[in-house]
Amino acid sequence: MPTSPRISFLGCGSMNEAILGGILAGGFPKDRVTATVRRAERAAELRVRHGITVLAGSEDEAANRNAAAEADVLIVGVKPAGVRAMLTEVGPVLKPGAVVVSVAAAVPLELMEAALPAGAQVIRTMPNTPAKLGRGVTALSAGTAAAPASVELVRSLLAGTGRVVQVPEEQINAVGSVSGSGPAYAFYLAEAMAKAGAELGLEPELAVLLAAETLAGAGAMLAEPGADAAALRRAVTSPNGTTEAAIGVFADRDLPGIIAAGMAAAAERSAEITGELNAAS
Ligand SMILES: NC(=O)C1=CN([C@@H]2O[C@H](COP(=O)(O)OP(=O)(O)OC[C@H]3O[C@@H](n4cnc5c(N)ncnc54)[C@H](OP(=O)(O)O)[C@@H]3O)[C@@H](O)[C@H]2O)C=CC1
Ligand SMILES: O=C(O)[C@@H]1CCC=N1
Repeated sequence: MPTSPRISFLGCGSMNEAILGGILAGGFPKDRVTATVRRAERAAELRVRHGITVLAGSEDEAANRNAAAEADVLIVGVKPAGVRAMLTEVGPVLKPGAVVVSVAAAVPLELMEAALPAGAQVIRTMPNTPAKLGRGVTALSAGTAAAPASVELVRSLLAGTGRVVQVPEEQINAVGSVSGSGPAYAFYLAEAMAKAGAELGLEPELAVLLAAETLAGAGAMLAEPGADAAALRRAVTSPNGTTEAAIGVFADRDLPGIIAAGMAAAAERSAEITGELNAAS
């Protein structure tokens, strides 16, 4: 059997830890994975939780370079404003043939390529945190020097985190608005439903349970092959019944329009952050 590639997670917060969890749960060997963070306490937490090597910048100023130098695949998971500095730091030590993957919103392939040595293989992704459970969806766009075999390698690694789709880079901001930020919309709905349930007289803990289980159950139904959200909704909505009364209020107040406006704001914010990053170069 061929040896697994070495993966280094450069920055390991909410998003990269979710990807790490999904990849390890899929059976990827722990001894082929290194992660870096800034804080020693976060490094200790990740070591205990995942049993991998974690290097903390606060303890070793060469942490990122050491992790990068051994990696076949690097997954950069710092905030957008930190990506250029990270790539500038690790670029000189990359192994020949290494693939640099970014999960950062708003950081263009062009910026990544400019920060790395000429010819570096880069891939920009937009994942989401259900990756932790193998239920994520990741969109990726490949840079100009990324070989098809490298794209396939990254796709196969990310398969442990859920679905993987390839899109033109100009669609990544829209993807982020739907699936990158999307889990937060679902959690927001759960919060709102729980609050409203309590206002209708339920014990707050019971309202939280009902809202969470309902969204989880509905999500599981949506994940079934051939599921159709509108058909599933109609199956709950009896003519002149209670659900119809609720949906009628949502429609009258243009909930779809409110959601569309929020998602447009997310995409616009991505473009704005890209502008800020380009202006800072
Ligand atoms: N959260 C999400 O749902 C999604 C996030 N993304 C993208 O993922 C990226 C990370 O976001 P998120 O995970 O939420 O952020 P977090 O703040 O949770 O994680 C950032 C991580 O980067 C580490 N870090 C920062 N600077 C350095 C450095 N110089 N060297 C090593 N480690 C460093 C932090 O370490 P420490 O903890 O020690 O400070 C932390 O582990 C962003 O670019 C975001 O756009 C994309 C899709 C979804
Ligand atoms: O909020 C953000 O900027 C990141 C990108 C998508 C989800 N979280």
